[in-house]
Amino acid sequence: MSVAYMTHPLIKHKITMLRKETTGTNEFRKIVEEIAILMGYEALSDLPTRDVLVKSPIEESMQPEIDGKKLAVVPILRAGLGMVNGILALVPSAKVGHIGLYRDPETHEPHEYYCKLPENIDERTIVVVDPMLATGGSAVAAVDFIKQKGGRKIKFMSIIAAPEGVSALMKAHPDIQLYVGNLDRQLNENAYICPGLGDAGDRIFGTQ
Ligand SMILES: O=P(O)(O)OC[C@H]1O[C@H](OP(=O)(O)OP(=O)(O)O)[C@H](O)[C@@H]1O
Ligand SMILES: O=c1cc[nH]c(=O)[nH]1
Ligand SMILES: [Mg+2]
Repeated sequence: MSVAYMTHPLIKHKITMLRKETTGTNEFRKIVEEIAILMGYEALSDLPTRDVLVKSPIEESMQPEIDGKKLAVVPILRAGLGMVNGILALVPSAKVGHIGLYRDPETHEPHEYYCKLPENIDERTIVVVDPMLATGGSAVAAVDFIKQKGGRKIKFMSIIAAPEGVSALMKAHPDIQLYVGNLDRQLNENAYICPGLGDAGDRIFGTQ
């Protein structure tokens, strides 16, 4: 598995804004979307293109366009929803799948409650989005589901990751590409990322 750690100062600045406990729901949601655009720009740099005939006011020529019909964005509910519009801003024709997972508060094990993926998933580049990669349990389970349904070309984008989550995902799925906005220090005893930003789902949706 390849892991790309983001270095762009705009991404770092926006992640710092997310961390602040004074950042409210509305602002938090907007910044998550902005980071998804910036990370998506990087993660989609190898998207396949096809040549199409274009007539400019001067002449006709063959020019590249994104083979957008081949892209699927798959958020891990709930928090991953916050990143979807960022990817759609870059590739509006992408299809969107959903995987519903929540972590058991005691065991920290992921539990599935929903899975719906676009058709022809085996032919698509799939971008799985979830702002937080903590133990890696949710990410590993999500990629397991996608592979069971035939998905093969998988990219995973997380805004903040713990070293434990990166290791777990690399071990379980060495064939995927991982994009990380910032690698934080460690997990605490409740499997929250330190320093992290708290519970991303709660901060995006204003729940407790
Ligand atoms: O790497 P892990 O240890 O599995 O933790 C990461 C998961 O935890 C959070 O979801 P949560 O269970 O809080 O659900 P939510 O998005 O509905 O709040 C987060 O959005 C990830 O999906
Ligand atoms: O720190 C963490 C860990 C898991 N999920 C979150 O939303 N935050
Ligand atoms: Mg949550």
